[in-house]
Amino acid sequence: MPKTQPNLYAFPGTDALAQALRAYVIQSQNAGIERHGVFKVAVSGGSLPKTLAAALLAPSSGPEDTVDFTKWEIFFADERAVPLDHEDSNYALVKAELLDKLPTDQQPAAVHAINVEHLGDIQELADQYEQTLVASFASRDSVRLPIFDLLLLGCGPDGHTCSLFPGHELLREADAWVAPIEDSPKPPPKRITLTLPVVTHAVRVAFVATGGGKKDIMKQIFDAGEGLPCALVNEAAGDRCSWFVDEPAIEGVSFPRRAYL
Ligand SMILES: O=C1O[C@H](COP(=O)(O)O)[C@@H](O)[C@H](O)[C@H]1O
Repeated sequence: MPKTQPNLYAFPGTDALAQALRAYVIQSQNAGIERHGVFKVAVSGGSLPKTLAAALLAPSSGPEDTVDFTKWEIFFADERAVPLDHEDSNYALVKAELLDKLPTDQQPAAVHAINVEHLGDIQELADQYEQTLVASFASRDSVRLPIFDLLLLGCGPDGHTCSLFPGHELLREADAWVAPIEDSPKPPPKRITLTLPVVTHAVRVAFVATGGGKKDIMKQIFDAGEGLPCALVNEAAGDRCSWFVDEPAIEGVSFPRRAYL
């Protein structure tokens, strides 16, 4: 069977991007709720939470356009080994940008932060987070890999995603669902991350990349691209993977864009 290609959706600016991202997330949410009564979604840090908040906190235009956070089970695609109120914490960022702005009757069913008791031992931190996934997705004996309804990812200027960095041995991790990294080239060095098999096994994977600072790496990912973590996700997830980008981020990229309908 021929391999499918990722969907590349480009928008003139972040307002139009956020509008389309909202529709896509709501569609993923509704499919998840229909399948198993909840929406299991993993989010990233970096620039993503701001755009995500712009998408999700916008007023609803009708019943079809409803974000039901009470059915959301939120995980972190990667997390830095820092306290939950630290400026480097992905949890703190998502909380400040999105969760703190939700009305009391729209609090998520669950928000799975790391267990900070294990900050001093990142293997244990990763193992404990994996146990959180096991508890939510059923035991490791019964499922080979957890299947998220949606992963919301960023793309670093070096082509990293989650805390999976170019050329790092973690890209070859085939067994763990969650892995520690203690030599992240981007500070802080100690982190945990979902592994590549878990990322590419999701029902849907969405990347959000904005701004001219991303255009060189986007050319490498889409036009040259083998080996970079984001390109590996594209390759394995094919058309289950969608990119929401603004025009400056893909200036000079020749990979065909799709219209978001
Ligand atoms: O370190 C990280 O960086 C990536 C990309 O961040 P961005 O600011 O370039 O969008 C992010 O997706 C990841 O969660 C974070 O830990």
